[in-house]
Amino acid sequence: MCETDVFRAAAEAGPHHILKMYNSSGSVVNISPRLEANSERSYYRLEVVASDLQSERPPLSVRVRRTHCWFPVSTFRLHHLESKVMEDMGKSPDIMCELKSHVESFKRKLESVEHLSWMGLFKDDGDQQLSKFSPKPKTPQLSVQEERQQVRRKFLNMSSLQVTEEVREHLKTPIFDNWQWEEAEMLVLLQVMYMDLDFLTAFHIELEVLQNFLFEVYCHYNNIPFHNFQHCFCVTQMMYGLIWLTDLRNKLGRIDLFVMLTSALCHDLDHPGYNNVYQINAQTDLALRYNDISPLENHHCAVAFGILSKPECNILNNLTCEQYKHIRGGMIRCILATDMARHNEILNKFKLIQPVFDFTNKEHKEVLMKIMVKVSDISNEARPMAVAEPWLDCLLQEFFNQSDTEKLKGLPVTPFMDRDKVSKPSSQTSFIRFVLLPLFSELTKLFPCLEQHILEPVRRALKYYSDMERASKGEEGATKP
Ligand SMILES: Nc1nc2c(ncn2[C@@H]2O[C@@H]3COP(=O)(O)O[C@H]3[C@H]2O)c(=O)[nH]1
Ligand SMILES: [Zn+2]
Repeated sequence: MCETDVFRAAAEAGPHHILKMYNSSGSVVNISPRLEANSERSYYRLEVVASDLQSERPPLSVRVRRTHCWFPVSTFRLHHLESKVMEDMGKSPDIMCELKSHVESFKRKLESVEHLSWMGLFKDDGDQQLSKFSPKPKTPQLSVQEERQQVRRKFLNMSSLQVTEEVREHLKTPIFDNWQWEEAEMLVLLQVMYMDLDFLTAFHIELEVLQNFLFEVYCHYNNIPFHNFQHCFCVTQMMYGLIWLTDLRNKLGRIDLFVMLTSALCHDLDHPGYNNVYQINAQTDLALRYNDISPLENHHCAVAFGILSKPECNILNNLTCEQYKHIRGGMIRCILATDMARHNEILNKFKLIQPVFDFTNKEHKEVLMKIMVKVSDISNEARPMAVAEPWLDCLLQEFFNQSDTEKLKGLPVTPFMDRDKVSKPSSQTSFIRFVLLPLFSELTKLFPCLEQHILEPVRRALKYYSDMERASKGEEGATKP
């Protein structure tokens, strides 16, 4: 494809479509004058990831990512092209006018943040193709308030766009790469999840109320290394994926699916970045308020219902009393179940009922719902390595932050958070062996189809970190005199 084709393609897409551009290894690239030069071998490709609901004309082509177009970047610089247009204007006005209009149209796209920021996924060819995105730094010049308002504006602007079928399908899998999406985009995807599970119709939720609710949830996650809005998104997306993969839509009532998804969304609201042990040892306000009983989880849940108490955010507003009680009770149970101090208690209950599991048994269903939220909560290692590994870095950052504070304040130091005692591989091999594998295997017994989706990647991760641990021990041994 020559360069004009690309401009033409972008211009033809019109303002109603959101485009992303990828390099030949599948990573998203920003369309900017600093774009690296490429060749026919290392092509770029443009892809439509979402379209305006009102747009009549189909975008580029729905399968545009299969149209591998490459274009020389030296001529991809708009100012250069523009000056060329001006220079050549007199010679062949028709072609140049057409070109100029393409440039103008494309420039509008470049200038609108949303178009640039929609970064892609479609990493269905295995780990190799996954780009190593890591947590993005915040825009330093904006205050928290301004940043939130910007996210809100972007979210509302994008919320009427028709997210493509491919994105929707990808959203249902554990290989979804959260690092490629920014906050406003995640809010759109969360909205898609609520819509695609038919919650709006089933529970008479107005779209505007759902949007206000999702935005408030976003505002109530703190800017901390791990327990932030991205974590909330990942847990909710994993829950959404599990619901589809296990066909739970045909096994549980819609109201229970609603409880599970909303619990996942709210399960770490206003997490301060210091765990329950710290809260109790430091005698924080939360520990005092909740008498040392799961202070964080009680708080997350209370914040969730605080948000829901605002009429403009109350997605439970049009429910019957009975439905409201069911949802509130379910959410409280599911969110409180995420306290890892209760891990064995809940897993053992599930182990007992799993062989005779009955989807019509209320008690069985309640345990399963807790297990599903717990699995989603600690499911990073079920994701491709390139997605999971940055999460471990974030977690260790939060752990080390806590243990440093504990040392400073003279509080007992939590051993698995101590930077002098744990390393990346040691932390992960233990966690996978003693927590993830036992939990994930038990759920896989009930849903054998999950073997490939959550168990196999976790086994691969165990091998990866065991190798890393051996290698680092070998190095240690080699450097010892
Ligand atoms: N070592 C390790 N711990 C994890 C991982 N994912 C979750 N956890 C822990 O599991 C806990 C689940 O509840 P929290 O969110 O309180 O804190 C989480 C972490 O302490 C992981 O990938 N590795
Ligand atoms: Zn969590």
